[in-house]
Amino acid sequence: MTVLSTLPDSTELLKILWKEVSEKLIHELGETVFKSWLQPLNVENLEDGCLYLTVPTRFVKDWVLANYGEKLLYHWKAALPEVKKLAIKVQSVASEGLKISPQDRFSSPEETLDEQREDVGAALDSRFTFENFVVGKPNEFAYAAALRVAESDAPLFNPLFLYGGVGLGKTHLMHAIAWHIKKVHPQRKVIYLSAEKFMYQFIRALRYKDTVSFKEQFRTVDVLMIDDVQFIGGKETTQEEFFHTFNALVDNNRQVIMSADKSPSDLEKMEERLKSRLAWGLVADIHPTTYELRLGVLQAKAESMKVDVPKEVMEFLAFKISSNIRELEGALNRIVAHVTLVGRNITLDTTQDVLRDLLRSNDRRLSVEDIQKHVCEFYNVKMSDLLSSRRLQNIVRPRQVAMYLSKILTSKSLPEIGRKFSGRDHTTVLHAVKKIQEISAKDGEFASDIDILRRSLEN
Ligand SMILES: Nc1ncnc2c1ncn2[C@@H]1O[C@H](COP(=O)(O)OP(=O)(O)OP(=O)(O)O)[C@@H](O)[C@H]1O
Repeated sequence: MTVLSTLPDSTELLKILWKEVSEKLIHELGETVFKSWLQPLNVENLEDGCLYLTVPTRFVKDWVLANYGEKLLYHWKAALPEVKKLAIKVQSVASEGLKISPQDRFSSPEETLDEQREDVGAALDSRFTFENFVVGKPNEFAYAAALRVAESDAPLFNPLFLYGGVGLGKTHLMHAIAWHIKKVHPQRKVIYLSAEKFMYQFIRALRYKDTVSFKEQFRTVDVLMIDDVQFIGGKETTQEEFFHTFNALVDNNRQVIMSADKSPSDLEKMEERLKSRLAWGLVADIHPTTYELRLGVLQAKAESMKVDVPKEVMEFLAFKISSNIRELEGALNRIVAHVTLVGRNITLDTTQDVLRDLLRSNDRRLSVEDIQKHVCEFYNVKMSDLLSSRRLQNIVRPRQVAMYLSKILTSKSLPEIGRKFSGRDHTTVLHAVKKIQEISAKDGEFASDIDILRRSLEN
């Protein structure tokens, strides 16, 4: 029996919850993606654990299911645990006037998404596996630690504490551990949930005087994973309960895995004894992304979406969208959606057009130093070499490119630019500008590299 069936006006409640879920989705996917794809959804009703939604067109339905289905289910479950699966149907004009039961309208099994979770935990995103995680310098340590914990039979590092900035893959790694353990040891009880949900369940248990079964649920698991632990900062009673749950599990040799946006010692409004406990096992951080990692993620994602994205577009995106991986994925989704809708190929021009707002927010005022850094990353040369007097061809050319771009993209004069390149004379800069123009006119591939660099730096 669902809770909703006992409420006087469940449609009203679903509407309120949809607002709550929408806010989470906007936060995660950005306003533009939300408006384009998810806002058109209509919440119809909830029956036997299935939440029925309608959309205006088949295209939107397919797109939402393929790209946001799991996220949608995940947040609906967090807002209302009674939701077990979703069903999406195209709202045809004819069906509006007819009295058709939801089951009739949503009969196709491939249109539903089933939950995959333990009783008290949250749903796991099926895309968040180790196989789908792209490893690079910034996350290799956290990845290796997560894999070791997932593969070991007894707790190795307890707890494993993963931390890093927004959208860098903490949740992805936690889900990957859970999937792996569930696959290899299906009998093990693995619970994944956010700290917010832990608190919510704890408060509910207090309210219904049911703390015994709350403790029982959490203290009998083999692996407990709590995401976004920073959330319980300042929530003293929850911290207290969390501390005891944590100790009980560790004392019983059960694995605890946690994530947060900061290291244990930097967590705010957290009891000292809890902070020190959190740092007991292995603390692994995920660093901000590098260009190579961003490019790797884009390639993997495009491949999984089975879309052909030109190399220069990927390189451009990897250069421009440096905030986090969530935004990078969102950008690629937007471009793919756009070109699918208008039926055109993906080009640098369409990319710039479609992502105008996003690109602007990733822009900064451009300095010669920014250009030098970008050029070094692009050609894989060291900054010290770029600024040196070495005359090796593989250093001279990037240096000239950096000078050329500094001239066309900043308002600096030739002597000013020369000074930024270890005090070179303005004639050297002028020579570089002419040289790059000359080579670009003859060599198409070189010209295209310059174009990518220029676009990725431009405001
Ligand atoms: N290394 C990676 N390879 C592939 N995808 C990644 C990688 N890192 C992050 N992602 C993707 O980026 C998105 C955001 O990642 P995730 O939700 O794990 O971030 P988070 O660090 O938990 O962020 P938050 O602090 O906001 O909770 C997800 O879709 C995830 O699959």
